[in-house]
Amino acid sequence: MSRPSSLTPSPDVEVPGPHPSAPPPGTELGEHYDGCFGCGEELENGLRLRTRVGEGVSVDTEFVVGPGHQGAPGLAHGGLLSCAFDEALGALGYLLHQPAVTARLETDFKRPVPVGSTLFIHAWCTGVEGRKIYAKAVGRLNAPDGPVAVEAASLFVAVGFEHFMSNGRPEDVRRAMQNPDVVKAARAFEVNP
Ligand SMILES: CCCCC/C=C\C/C=C\C/C=C\C/C=C\CCCC(=O)SCCNC(=O)CCNC(=O)[C@H](O)C(C)(C)COP(=O)(O)OP(=O)(O)OC[C@H]1O[C@@H](n2cnc3c(N)ncnc32)[C@H](O)[C@@H]1OP(=O)(O)O
Repeated sequence: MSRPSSLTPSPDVEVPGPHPSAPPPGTELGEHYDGCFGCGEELENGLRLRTRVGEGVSVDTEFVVGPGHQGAPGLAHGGLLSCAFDEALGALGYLLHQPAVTARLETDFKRPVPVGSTLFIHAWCTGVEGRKIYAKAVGRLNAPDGPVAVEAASLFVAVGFEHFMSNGRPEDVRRAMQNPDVVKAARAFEVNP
């Protein structure tokens, strides 16, 4: 089936503000699931990304690039950089109080990202049209105002919590739902897991 490929919403699209119960700017979001490759705090060689709420519907995510993240010697793997952006962009769903999944993700690699550097990712929502959530992100090297290394644009599609419950491998879903932090993440969206 062919799909529209644009990652830019219509010009007259609504750019939403944060949901009234969204956490305030400066809040650290923490992991949304301990098995998440992007944010799981204890996951060996996971990206262990840390995300803070920004102004409006935006977040700031830090990716400390380690030796386990290499593609070429001493350089970050592009797919893992895309993963970091997916995670940062996905976290915007917290501020909209809307579970959503990545439908399209486009990443532009502008500069190499060496091991030992920190990528400062700023992601923001550019519009919501029905279930479609558009967002962009920029990643800067070693400082929030450092040189731009990576840019990304994405389309997330809003889903109900049952998307995760019915599509995930049952044993992982069962285990996740025994974790109070996951239940808390689900409740943060005001849904009944
Ligand atoms: C139980 C334990 C749970 C633990 C989790 C706890 C909390 C979780 C909650 C939040 C997580 C918080 C932070 C998240 C941080 C990072 C997350 C990383 C995110 C991911 O890593 S997530 C994995 C990768 N992701 C997928 O696994 C998606 C697979 N996929 C599908 O599941 C379907 O494909 C879906 C649902 C996308 C759509 O399916 P669907 O049937 O519901 O809807 P439909 O197809 O009608 O699309 C509706 C409108 O979107 C347009 N549209 C759709 N796809 C498009 C495309 N590719 N390009 C352009 N437009 C597209 C259509 O054209 C239509 O547009 P229009 O309305 O204008 O007609």
